[in-house]
Amino acid sequence: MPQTLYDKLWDAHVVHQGPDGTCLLYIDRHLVHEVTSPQAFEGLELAGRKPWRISANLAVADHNVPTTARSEGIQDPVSRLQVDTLDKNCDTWGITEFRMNDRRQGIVHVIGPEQGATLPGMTVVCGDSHTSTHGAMGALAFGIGTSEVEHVLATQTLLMKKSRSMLVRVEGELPFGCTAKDLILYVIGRIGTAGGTGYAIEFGGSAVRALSMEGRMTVCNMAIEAGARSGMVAVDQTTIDYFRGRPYAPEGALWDQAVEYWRTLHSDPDAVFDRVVEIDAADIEPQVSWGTSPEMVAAVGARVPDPAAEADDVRRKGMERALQYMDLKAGTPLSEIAIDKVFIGSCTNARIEDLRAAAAVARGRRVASNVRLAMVVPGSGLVKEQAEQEGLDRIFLEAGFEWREPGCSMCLAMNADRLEPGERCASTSNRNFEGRQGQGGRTHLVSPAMAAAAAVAGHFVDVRTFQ
Ligand SMILES: CC(C)[C@H](C(=O)O)[C@@H](O)C(=O)O
Ligand code: SF4
Repeated sequence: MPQTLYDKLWDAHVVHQGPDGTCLLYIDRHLVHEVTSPQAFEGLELAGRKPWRISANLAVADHNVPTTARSEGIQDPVSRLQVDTLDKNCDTWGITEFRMNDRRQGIVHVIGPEQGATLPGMTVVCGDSHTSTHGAMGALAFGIGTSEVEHVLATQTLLMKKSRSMLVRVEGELPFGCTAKDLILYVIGRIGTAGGTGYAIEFGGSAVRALSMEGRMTVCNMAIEAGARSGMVAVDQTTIDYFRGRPYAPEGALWDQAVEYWRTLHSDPDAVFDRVVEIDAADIEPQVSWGTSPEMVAAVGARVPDPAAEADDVRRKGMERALQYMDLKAGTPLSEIAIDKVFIGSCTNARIEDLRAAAAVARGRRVASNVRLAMVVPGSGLVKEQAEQEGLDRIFLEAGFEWREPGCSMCLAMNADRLEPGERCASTSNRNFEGRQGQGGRTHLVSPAMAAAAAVAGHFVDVRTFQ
């Protein structure tokens, strides 16, 4: 029987199947960060257990690390305690950790693929919803809660029921000026933030196949914003080329064996999905979110929608509330919305290609005078080094951007980087919920190039016509 990629990945990891279909699934890679692991380690110790397979774990502190003056340590006591606790737990159990001042440190979803610690065919989990990112390499990757983190530490397995399968097929060529970020924002605008609930989404079609690995990661990163715990993309030559030579990738004969297996990691031609969504790439334009949910998004040339035109009661009330929180009026052209801050970073868009795209727009220009802070936060120390070798830091600094140390930063404001109440931000991150980037802060989700263009213009602007 023809199988989907999801079927193949699932079947390859079933240890035991119960009569009601619940499966015990083997977990190949467990990524650990400081926010969701402390109680899990504590629970283990209380139960007198220990981590079962040390080498399957890779830890990094990312949410609470400062992006400036790292040599001075962490000032905030709550953040410091979380990071210290991770360090201590990793020391106790001998778990590999990239510490705050390690050059390989970075956002967990950036460093996993970068190191080849997450590979095609793996089951990948982390106590973090954006673990879906790692599905980009043809892996089954999903976020888990703290009690599941403890379960994985103790047993290297998880009890799970299989999701339904969805194919989001994007055919055609992404138009000029449109990126993976615009693609996924457009998809979420179409299917909604609950569109993928209960499904594992495979992204396919010629537009997805044409994306780089980094672009595919951007897309899968936001599968969770479409309601799906996992997003994935079939393995192809792009995938294989990406992993060759990565520190944790297999070598020699093992590499050849791995590649042979990885080449089977795609849905069979006649595989049947529970739901198929067809998207024409030609319909995609640079996107800007206007509300407090990633589905509240539109093309940059559009206007803030009018709740009065919405027939559905619940949706209308949601829109009204969002416009009130965002302090926006229906009918305002998105390109007339002025911004206070710009954040280029996060596990969605802080890889080298993202920084190159933003720098290409910033080159030779200046951040507008009404923009109080424009910051670039690389996804990892290695991304930062690469960018500096290419001179991207100079481009940003000369344009008036700040160039920071890697971490989650203003994606969710667990460190010192945040919006003040009422501030409006063009952000390359993945969530625009109320207060996400700081209490009372207003977030607009965009691509890196669109964020850089907004920084220079002082308001949103269509990057395709930006002079
Ligand atoms: C802190 C963590 C649990 C959380 C997540 O699960 O995604 C965070 O990374 C986020 O992006 O909101
Ligand atoms: S960068 Fe943002 S979305 Fe990604 S793991 Fe950190 S907080 Fe979560």
